[in-house]
Formats: sequence, structure tokens, C-alpha cells
Amino acid sequence: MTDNQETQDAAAEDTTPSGSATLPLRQPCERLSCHKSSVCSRSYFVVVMVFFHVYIINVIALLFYVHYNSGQEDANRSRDAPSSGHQRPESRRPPSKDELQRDISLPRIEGIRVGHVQKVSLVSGRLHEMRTLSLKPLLFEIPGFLSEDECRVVMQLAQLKGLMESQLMVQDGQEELARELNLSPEEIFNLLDINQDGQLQLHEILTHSRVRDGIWLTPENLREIYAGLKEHTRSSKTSKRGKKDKPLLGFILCLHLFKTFPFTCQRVIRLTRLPPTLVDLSEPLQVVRYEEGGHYHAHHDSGPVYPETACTHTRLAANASTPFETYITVLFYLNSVDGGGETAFPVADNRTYDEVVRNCDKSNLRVKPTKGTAVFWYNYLSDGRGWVGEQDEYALHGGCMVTHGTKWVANKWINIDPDYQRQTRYQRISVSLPQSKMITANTNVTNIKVQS
Ligand SMILES: O=C(O)CCC(=O)C(=O)O
Ligand SMILES: [Fe+2]
Repeated sequence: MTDNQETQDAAAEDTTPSGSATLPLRQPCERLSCHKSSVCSRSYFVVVMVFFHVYIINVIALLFYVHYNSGQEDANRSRDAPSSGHQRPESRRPPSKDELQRDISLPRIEGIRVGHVQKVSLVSGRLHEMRTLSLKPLLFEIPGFLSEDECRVVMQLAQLKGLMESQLMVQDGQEELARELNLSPEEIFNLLDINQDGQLQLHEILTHSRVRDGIWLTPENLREIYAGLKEHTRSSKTSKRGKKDKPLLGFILCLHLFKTFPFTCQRVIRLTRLPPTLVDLSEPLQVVRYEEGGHYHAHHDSGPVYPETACTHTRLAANASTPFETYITVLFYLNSVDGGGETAFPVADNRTYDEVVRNCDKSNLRVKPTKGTAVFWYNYLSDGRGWVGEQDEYALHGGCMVTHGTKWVANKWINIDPDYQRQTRYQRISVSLPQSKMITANTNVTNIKVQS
């Protein structure tokens, strides 16, 4: 034994209670050659055992983590999966406690900085780009959100609906539009048959009974449509389109939207990352058409939605004392406008403007309408705890005057009651209602306003 070794062994025996204080003094090969009965080997044994246990615990924790996460992903996937064809959204079944908890939190997209582009997965097999247009309000632009075909169909359907508003019977000229939609009677039936049970319940027709703000089809109107449809469906197998089509054609436009918009709704959920229940229970799409000279003065969308003007589903919860607010606006451009028609945000990112803007040119930010593009913004700030805070004054916006051509847009307003308790109560009641009582109007074009 060398002097050096003796010194080191002495040091090893003179160890602290943990026994580890002397270990770094040894060379690795020397440590291995320690005698079994020495303090050194006992400390080693303890250290190795500790490491071993920590390792095992880590492995177990990792396995738990992987298991838990894959479960979450499955749940998310089934939640996010586009409702193919005629499937109803999952939210129709009563949610579990966990789902409810998740469904009442409000994630917010980060804007990062003006001009920042992030990829979003809205449809399978394709990524969309989402560009931050302003941070105040938090405003994004997504080119190509709707396809050309989708824009066309929404405009045609809205046109048909507009024409239908005066009467249910199809007039000359409307037939041409209806023919363009090219729907077979079976397709019409399918579109009506929301729950796909092969039968038409009255509530499936009632869902679309709102003609325009505050005006509903009468029970008599509905009975006529219902009778006409049954007759039509029966005769359609044997005869070609004939006179019987007529009462139906006016109605197609409401129904067809079921086919067109569930996907839009799904995309909005993916885009905003909001709980599906919330989007599902919000107002139906509203279509707006501006003729030349048409414009919309600067305003906030976040005004309350009162029962007289709220759509079917919001009527369930909204009453004069508990109005819902428009938390998010998603605005779709259905066509590119030949001249003017920009959506203006007069005070975006810079509160320099102190009067109601009448001149679009002076707005801080103007978005040019481009077919298929969607823009969306938050009308409310966050309260910092994941819930609705103050109304965002920067969300002031308007539609500039259309100088050439026509402008078509559609609004999807996502409604929320800023009162957390009321909102959660509302969601709980709505999602646990049986489907037949659940009034789902989330895919209905409700109105055409001409702003002039
Ligand atoms: O037409 C636009 O660009 C804006 C429309 C709008 O703000 C609205 O309909 O509330
Ligand atoms: Fe607006």
C-alpha cells in the first residue's frame, strides 16, 4: 500500500455520515478495487441503490406520462375530427366533468408581433397560414380559409334565402339559382334529416324556421313545408322534378347549409382553439351583402345579443337581463371586391383616433376583401386568468364604402356570457338537453342586410 493510498483510505474511514464526502478523492479504478467490507463499498452500494431507485421511479413516471398523454391526444383527436358527412358533433352527449372543465376555459391565440405567421391545421392534408395583423385588437388573417366553391355556395344560398323571405313559393328566376345547386331530392332529405335517423321530425324543420331577425315562420308555413317535403320525397322516386319541387326550392337554401357549414364550424373551432361547445352554441353564420355605396360605420361587435335578435339557440339562455356578448368575430370574405369595401380598424395598435371614423383612409388598418380569406379578432381582452376581461376598445371596426361592384361577407360571431357562472350553467344545461330539444341553428344563414 502506498502512502498515498493510506491517506486516501484514512480519509474514507473518516467520512461524514453520508459517506460520500470522500468519494471524489478516489480514481475510478481505485474505487472499483475497494474491499467489500470497507465503508467505501457500503457507500457505493447505497449510492448505486439510490440511483437505481431514482431510475426506476423515472421510468415509471415516464410510462405514466406517455400513457396519460396518448389518452389525451385520442380524446382531442376524436373531439377535433371533422364531423364527416351527417354526423352530429360529439357535444350532443352529456359531457363528463373533465370535458366541462375544459369546455369552459378560453384559450387565447398568441399574436407574437404584427406580421408574425403561424401555421394552423384546419383541414386534413393542408396547413393554412395565419398572419397577425394587429395586437390591439388581437387580429389575424387566414387566406384560403374557404374554397372558391364554398364561397359561391354560401352566396347562392343566401341569395335564395333572401328571395325566399318574401314568400316560400319559388318565383321565376329563382329556379335557375336553385337548379345551380343541383341537389337531388335524396340530398334534400339528407340535409333536413339532422340526426340521420331516416325520418323527419318537426324539430328538424323548426331549426331553420327563423326567417330574419325576430321573424319566424308560422306553424302554418312549417306545416306546408313539411307536407310538401313528404309529398315530394315520396313522388321523387317515380317522377322527375315537376310542380311539386316548387314549394321546396325556397327551403333548400336553409337546409343545404347543414351540408356546407359543419366543416366551417369545425375549422372555426380549430382556428380559435375554443371549446367546441362554445362555438356550437353560438349564433349561426350571418351573411351580409353590400351594393355599391354600401358601407358600415365603425362599431363594436361586442354589444349584447338580446332575445329579440338572437338566433334560436341563444334564445335558450339569453334574456333581457343576461345578454350574451360577441367574444370573437370571424369574418369571411365571400368575394374579392372590385373597389373599396375594406374592413377598417381605425384605432388598431395605436389609439390616435378619438372620434367615430367616417373616413376609411384615416384608419390605422384596412383589410382588403379577398375571396376565401377569413379574419378574426377578439372583442374582449383576457382577464389574465383564462376568462373574459374588459371589452377591447381597439376592436372598433367598420366596412369601408364599396366603390365598384358588390361585397359579400359572412360573420360568425362567437357568443359568450362574461359572467362565468352563468356561462357554465348555460353550457351545462344546453349540452345535457336531449337532442330533440336541442335547437341547433349553428349552420343557418339568417339574414341579408344591405348597408347603404
Ligand atoms: O363588412 C365588413 O367588412 C365588416 C362587417 C361587420 O363589421 C359586421 O357585419 O359586423
Ligand atoms: Fe362588425
